[in-house]
This record gives sequence, C-alpha cells and structure tokens, in this order.
Amino acid sequence: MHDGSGRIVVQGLTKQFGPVTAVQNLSFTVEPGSVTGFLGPNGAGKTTTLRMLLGLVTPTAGSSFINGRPFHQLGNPARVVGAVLEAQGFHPKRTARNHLRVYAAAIGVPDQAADHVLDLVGLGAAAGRKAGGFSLGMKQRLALATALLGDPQVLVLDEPANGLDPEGIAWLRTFLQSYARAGRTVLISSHLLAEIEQTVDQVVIVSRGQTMYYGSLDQLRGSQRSRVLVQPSDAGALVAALQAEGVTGIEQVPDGRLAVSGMDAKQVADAALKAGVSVYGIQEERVDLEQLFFQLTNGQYTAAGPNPFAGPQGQIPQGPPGPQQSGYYAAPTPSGQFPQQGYPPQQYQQPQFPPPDYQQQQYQQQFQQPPQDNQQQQPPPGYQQPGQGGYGGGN
Ligand SMILES: Nc1ncnc2c1ncn2[C@@H]1O[C@H](COP(=O)(O)OP(=O)(O)OP(=O)(O)O)[C@@H](O)[C@H]1O
Repeated sequence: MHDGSGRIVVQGLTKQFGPVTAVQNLSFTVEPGSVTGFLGPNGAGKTTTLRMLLGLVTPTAGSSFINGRPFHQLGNPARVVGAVLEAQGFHPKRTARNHLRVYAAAIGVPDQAADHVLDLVGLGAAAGRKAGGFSLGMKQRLALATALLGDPQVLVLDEPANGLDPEGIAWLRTFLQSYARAGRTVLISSHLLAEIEQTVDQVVIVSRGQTMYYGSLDQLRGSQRSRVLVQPSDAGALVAALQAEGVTGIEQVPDGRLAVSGMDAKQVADAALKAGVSVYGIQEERVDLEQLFFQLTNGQYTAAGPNPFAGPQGQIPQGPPGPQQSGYYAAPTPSGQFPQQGYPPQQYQQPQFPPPDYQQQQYQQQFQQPPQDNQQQQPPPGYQQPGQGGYGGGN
C-alpha cells in the first residue's frame, strides 16, 4: 500500500488558476522525525501546495507523495495523515467530545479516541463544552485533536499558530516537537517567521509560488556575513594588528566602533590583547532573520540571477533533494533546545508520544459498531475529509 516511511516528497508542483500561477515548480522533502516550516507571505501558494499534497486540488504539473504514494492511493488516509487546513467547521452546538466522535466514526476509530485526543491537546476539561463557545485557540486545539484521531504518522497543519496566544504557541511548539521526536513527520505552514522560528528544524520559504530557501534556519543565518563590533582603546593599533593577521574586512561604523568580518569575537579580543589594545566593548552582530525572510519574500531575489540564499551548491533546489543531499537538511534539533523563557508556566499537560495508554490495535478491535450515542453520523457542515472534495474548490 505505502512504504511506511512517513516521508513527504513534493516534486515540481505547479498550479495555475487561470492567469494566476499559485505554485510554480515547487520541490521539497520532509523527513520523519522533524518539524518542517512552510513559510511565505500571504498568497505565496502555501495553502494551494498543501491542498495538492492532500489530494484536494489537482496540480497543473508535478506530483507529491506521502509514504511513497500520492494521497489518493493511501488507502485509509486519515490513519496516515492528519491534516488541519482551517480551524473552523465545528458545529457550534455540538460538544467537543461529540464533534470528535462523529469524525471518529467517519474514519473508523472507536469513541474512546475522542477523549484520548482531547487529553492530548489539553482540552480534556472542556470535552463536554460546546465548540461554539470556544476561543480561537481552543478551536485550533480541537482542530488538531480532529487531525490526531487516526493516530497519524504524518501531520500537515496550515497556520496552526494562527490566533494562539504566547502560551498556546509555546504549547504547540512542545507538542509538535514531541510528535516529531517520536519519529513522526510534521509539516506546518505560517506566514510569520517569528511564530514558528523556535519550533521548526528546517524551513521551506516560498514567495510567489517559488522556493526561495530550503534548509535549516541556522544555515540561513550562516549564509550571511556576520561581523564583530568592537570598541578599542586605539582603533589604529587594532586595525594594524588585525591586518597583520590577514583580516581585510574592517570598517568603522557610525558610532565609532570597528566592524570586523572573518573573525569571531574571541579571535578579535585575542588580537587586541596581543597588540596591547584595551577592549571597552565587543559583540557579535546578530543576523536579523526577520529581515532575511523579508528580503527573500519581497521579490527582491525573484529575478533571474544568483540567489544569495540558495543551497550549498549555489542553486535553489529544483527536485526533491532526498536524504542523499544532506546539505539541505538540518540535523534534528536535540530536544530541550527550545527555551520557553518569557512564557507563563504551562497550564496544559504536555503530550507524550507514543501516549502510554494508546493502543491502535485495541481501538481497532473495540470499534466494531458505529457509536450508539451519536444521532448524527455525518460530519458537520464545512468539514471535508482530505481527498473527499475541495476546500473551496479550485480543481
Ligand atoms: N481557487 C482559486 N482560484 C483562483 N485563485 C486562487 C485559488 N486558490 C488560490 N488562488 C490564488 O493562488 C495564490 C496562492 O494562494 P494560497 O492561498 O495558496 O496562498 P497562501 O500562501 O496560502 O496565502 P495565505 O497565507 O494568505 O493563506 C493567490 O494569488 C490566490 O489568490
């Protein structure tokens, strides 16, 4: 049926809506065990790409695969991919638990899964409350719970941080990282770098339907020349000392400090010490990632010509790199590397994957009959299973 890899491969995807090229020859791979951010400004083609991946929109050209198969060949797709393309579509009068039971029935998992996923997303206490009274953040969690019902190997979430407060974003970060660390695959889109910067292991940055950067944020930072700003007691003497060491990138910045390229702060300080120059202040200039993102997506580099953010071979990847082109891949970030300073203490239980009490087999065995307490077995208005019709059409 499928290769069970959990890998997402997008290969030369293109979508033309009449005169509008929403997505143009887009390629990237998402490996299991990592969180990949799909970043781009409004209208960049993110949602269209995700819809194509989920079989909701037919590509004009190119193809996409999950577990080595196009979406429509996955068999029971909800067991493979959990997707949230919008956090709406809840029946306002239906409780969170009943909402989930309807979906559980639709994809063939038992009622108990509803409470289980509510606990996973921190909504256990709100299980009996009507979704119509939920805040935007709670709706996001409920949408995520819906996607988790099939215990999928792959999660695809469109703008999951939209409307979440800082605590919610911190919670989501921990949740998605836990999910990925359990060997699963997570692809999330966003138009705000800051929103997902600390969550993702790698990013695919798109602008006007095209890939502008594909790799880790560290690589993106590293692609920029960093400088050391130093305030010496004797600028002339330090310049001479640095030049004697072969450093050529030295400038004086307007506040009087020297900006030194090609050395780190320790090397500059050592050179100053050796030359008998006192250092009154020294700092490494931080690359402004937001500014880079803005430059990448502002059309500045969309013209023909060298892209300063291209991959290690100096080219924007045009085909799925695959594991062999490891230069485009960030090693999975070790857990615990995502500080949550500045956020209030967690009020939600953090998830564990695999959940200690979760047994897929048990669900399958127990759920022989449709749930008895659900009057309505049809998904509520607004909901469409991935692959069962478009979110707004566009085919
Ligand atoms: N069904 C459609 N018919 C015509 N044009 C469409 C359709 N869907 C998307 N587009 C166009 O394709 C382009 C990409 O849209 P898309 O929604 O994929 O971008 P996005 O990156 O998800 O944006 P946002 O962050 O605002 O959701 C836009 O110019 C949009 O107007």
